[in-house]
Amino acid sequence: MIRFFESNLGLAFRSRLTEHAYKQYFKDQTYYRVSNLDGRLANADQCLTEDVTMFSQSVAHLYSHLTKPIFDIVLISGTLFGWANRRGTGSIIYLPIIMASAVITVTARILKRISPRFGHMVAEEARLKGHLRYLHSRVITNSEEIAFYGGHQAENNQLNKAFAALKEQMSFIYRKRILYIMMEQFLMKYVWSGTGMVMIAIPILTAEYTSPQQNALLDDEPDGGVSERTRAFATSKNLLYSAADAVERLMTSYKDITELAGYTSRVWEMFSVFEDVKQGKYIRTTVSGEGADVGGKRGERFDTSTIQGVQYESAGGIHLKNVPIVTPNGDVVVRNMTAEIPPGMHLLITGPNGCGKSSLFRILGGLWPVYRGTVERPPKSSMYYIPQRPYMTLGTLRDQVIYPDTVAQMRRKGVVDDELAAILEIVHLSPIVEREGGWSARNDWMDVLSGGEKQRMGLARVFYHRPLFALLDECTSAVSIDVEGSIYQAIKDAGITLLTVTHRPSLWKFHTHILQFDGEGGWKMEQLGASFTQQRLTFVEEKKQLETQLAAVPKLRDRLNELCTILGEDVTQDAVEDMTASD
Ligand SMILES: Nc1ncnc2c1ncn2[C@@H]1O[C@H](COP(=O)(O)OP(=O)(O)OP(=O)(O)O)[C@@H](O)[C@H]1O
Repeated sequence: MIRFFESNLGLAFRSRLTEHAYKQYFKDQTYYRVSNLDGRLANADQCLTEDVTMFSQSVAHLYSHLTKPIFDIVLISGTLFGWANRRGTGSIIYLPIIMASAVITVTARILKRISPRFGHMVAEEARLKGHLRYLHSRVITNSEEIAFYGGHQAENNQLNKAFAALKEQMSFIYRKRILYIMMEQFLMKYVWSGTGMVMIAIPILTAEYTSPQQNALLDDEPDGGVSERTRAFATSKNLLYSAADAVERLMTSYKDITELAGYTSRVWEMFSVFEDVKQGKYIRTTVSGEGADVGGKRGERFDTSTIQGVQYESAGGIHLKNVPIVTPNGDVVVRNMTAEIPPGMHLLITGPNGCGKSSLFRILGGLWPVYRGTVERPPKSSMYYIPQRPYMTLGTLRDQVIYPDTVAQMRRKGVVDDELAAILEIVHLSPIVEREGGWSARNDWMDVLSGGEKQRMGLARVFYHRPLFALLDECTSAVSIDVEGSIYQAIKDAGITLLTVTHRPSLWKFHTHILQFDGEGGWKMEQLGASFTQQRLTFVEEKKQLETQLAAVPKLRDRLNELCTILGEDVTQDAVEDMTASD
């Protein structure tokens, strides 16, 4: 019973704590900041490690709990049989042994019959736990994408559903266990001890008996004080056993208390990280300290201890004033940016890798803090971001198109499946409805859809949500150029303003302006007219040609060396200089 109440109390406490933690975790994209900006708890959910630990603990527990009783049984049975044989009182000694064996066998049969299928139930519990951890790891891995999509509510709902199922299963097991434990304890405590009494009584009742009157005639103390000493010995022995038991309990409680302190510090750390993140304090464990040389290209550091920037929402466009782009590590990516992007200004964003293109979107999406300056932007519902890495949620095919909306929200907006079909038509994905078994088909869409299909599904979401601005971050790299072009045109026709990060010149024609980062902390923004586009295309063509020629240089050098060796001549001085320059 005590075990049952302990378990139930533990479950209830854990449920409350976990629910509270979930609420904190999903507040204002905290899950993104905790797993990406703050390194302290990023590795909290190591599913495999935990499973292996649990398994090892269970095996160790069983080992220590089975070996001693088995050893005791073997030893005691051996002693009893040996004793019976020596004394030759077989029938009297064997009777209790036969009784004990019979009672144990009957008890085992009863327990087996009334025992619920614990193995099956525990396996189901393990499956539900695994599913919950899987959902957690998905959130951790895709936290940036989810944060950009604003999918925290959808993910929270899924986690809560998985958690509720696990909680229900655990409560079910505990409910079943209470009846079983009651019966088990009744049989073992009362039936077994009752049988024990009978077993002890048999030799006493059947032994040769001398009456007290006969003994009184022999002496004043016929047993020479043996009974008094035996009583004192038995009392002291029982007291000593009880004291030893109490001290042992105290000592094991001390161990439990120190363990609890360890768990408490983990939970406390989790909540203090949530609190710090709420106040904009991030600690990145990979950074060695303020002003550390991180080997960055720009090498400039920003004091991230205070957030002085202002950001607010307005119905108009996007306006950045004196805003630096600073990574959570404090590296300055862009020193100072001022730009105005009204609706209808289709902006192409280019620059070398790591120059801050996606980081600009992180600032606009509210994922990274604005350390200085002012950011004015439309409400989050008016900006929809499609990340480089497509993210598919768990759920139906319909859920993929409307993400992060739920079906209830979709119905409230008055959208029906036919309209979703029309959207899939635009992104050239219509066949998948039939292929996957309809709108309500469930799958792990991350695995089921190809790279290009996932990217097109991401673009389909733009047509469902119809935002004012679509922030497209190299999200068409696996889509063919003609399909990509038709989708871009459709987005523009729908009155959505494009903010595109891309390296593909084929997309230039859909944009009116270009924002170019130089990778050294600088930037420039200009109009992208027809002549400008033409000129850039010529440059791109020339760049490609030069790259092809340069790539051939090592081969030419090898061939030249080969020819010199055949002819027994030296490489001419001019050629050496040319080769050195090319290196
Ligand atoms: N979560 C993060 N924490 C710390 N630094 C980051 C984080 N995310 C990005 N950075 C750094 O910020 C800089 C700019 O990254 P960003 O993703 O904006 O590059 P990008 O221009 O989009 O590059 P690409 O073309 O390769 O996608 C990089 O140096 C990167 O290492």
